[in-house]
Amino acid sequence: MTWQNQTLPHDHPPVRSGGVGVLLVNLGTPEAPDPGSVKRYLGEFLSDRRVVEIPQIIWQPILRGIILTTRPKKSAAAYAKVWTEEGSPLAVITRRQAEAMQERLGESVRVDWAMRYGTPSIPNRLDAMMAAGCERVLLAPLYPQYSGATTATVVDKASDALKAMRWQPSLRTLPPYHDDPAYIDALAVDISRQLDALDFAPELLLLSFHGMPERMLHLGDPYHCHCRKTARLLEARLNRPGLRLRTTFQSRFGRAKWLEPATDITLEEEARAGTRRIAIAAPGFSADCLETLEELAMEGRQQFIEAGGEEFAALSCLNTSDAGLAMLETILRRELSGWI
Ligand SMILES: C=CC1=C(C)c2cc3[nH]c(cc4nc(cc5[nH]c(cc1n2)c(C)c5CCC(=O)O)C(CCC(=O)O)=C4C)c(C)c3C=C
Ligand SMILES: [Fe+2]
Ligand SMILES: [Fe+2]
Repeated sequence: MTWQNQTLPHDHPPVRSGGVGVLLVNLGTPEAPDPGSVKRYLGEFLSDRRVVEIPQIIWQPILRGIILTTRPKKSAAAYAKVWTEEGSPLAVITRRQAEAMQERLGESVRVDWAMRYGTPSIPNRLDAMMAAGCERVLLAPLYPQYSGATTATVVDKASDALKAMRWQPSLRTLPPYHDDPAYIDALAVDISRQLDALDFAPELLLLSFHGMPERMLHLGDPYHCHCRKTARLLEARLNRPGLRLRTTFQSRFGRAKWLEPATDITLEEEARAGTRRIAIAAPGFSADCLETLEELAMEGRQQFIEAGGEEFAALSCLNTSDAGLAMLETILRRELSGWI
């Protein structure tokens, strides 16, 4: 009998196996495309002090009294347009990415996924990982560009869960990968493949990143710089001299000044200025979601065509493309080095 399976003289927790876990995390999404579910989701998301940096005493009455009484109905209608039989695209794609990483990384690692807001929650999946014997966890926020409003909130949430644990796992976090050659290459390969398959030749490729209040940039958030660097490296790597590229920021929310130029305004301005054929990619999103499938592919198309544009194509995110999965495997393996 080894020391490990002797009967212990006290109530002993199960001995863990020293396993390694990888937790892929994305933003979060409602449970269903109905106003009640969207209200619950937005209530949690928009109460995060890192997302809306207005003192809570001022913000909560605005959020509860105005935003959560009006926006959920409109947002639910938008979600309904992109919802699939398996659920919200963001959740479905993130789950598939986790399944594919489990396949690629093999049995020595347990791969799981979570949503920062809503379900499956980070504490719930960390508990499940630990119950399954993971003593080491790589926390992987799937945001290529770092922001306090996205990446940092994932680490906050995991840290809160760890605070309540007597026996914590060791934690590593995936660094931002906005300028990683593996990421830039994956984007270039996947975007080129999609451009080559179009039945028209775009004059302009718009790279649309999610926006944020400009104030966050002035307070030192690197997100804007990371987006610009991704765009610059991607343009060089794409190397399509006949194609003009522009970077824009989408999804303006609230009254504050957001990063510019805005995607919707640019689409209209370009059409009015005579651009007829356009393609749009969203390199900052690891998975297609409401912001790409509805705001860009549906609303964006309408804005461009109504302003005089003729051909419009919204390209897919990396999702579970070969290039995207190979890139994820590369950056995860690098961070797992010494653990597996
Ligand atoms: C990719 C990076 C993202 C940043 C940066 C970001 C910042 C940010 N977002 C809001 C407000 C909303 N965002 C919403 C949806 C949404 N946002 C991201 C990513 C980033 N957000 C994703 C992937 C999604 C899609 C979720 C999905 O379910 O598909 C929404 C909800 C939708 C709506 O009602 O329009 C809001 C609201 C703020 C204020 C912010 C500030 C830094
Ligand atoms: Fe957002
Ligand atoms: Fe949006």
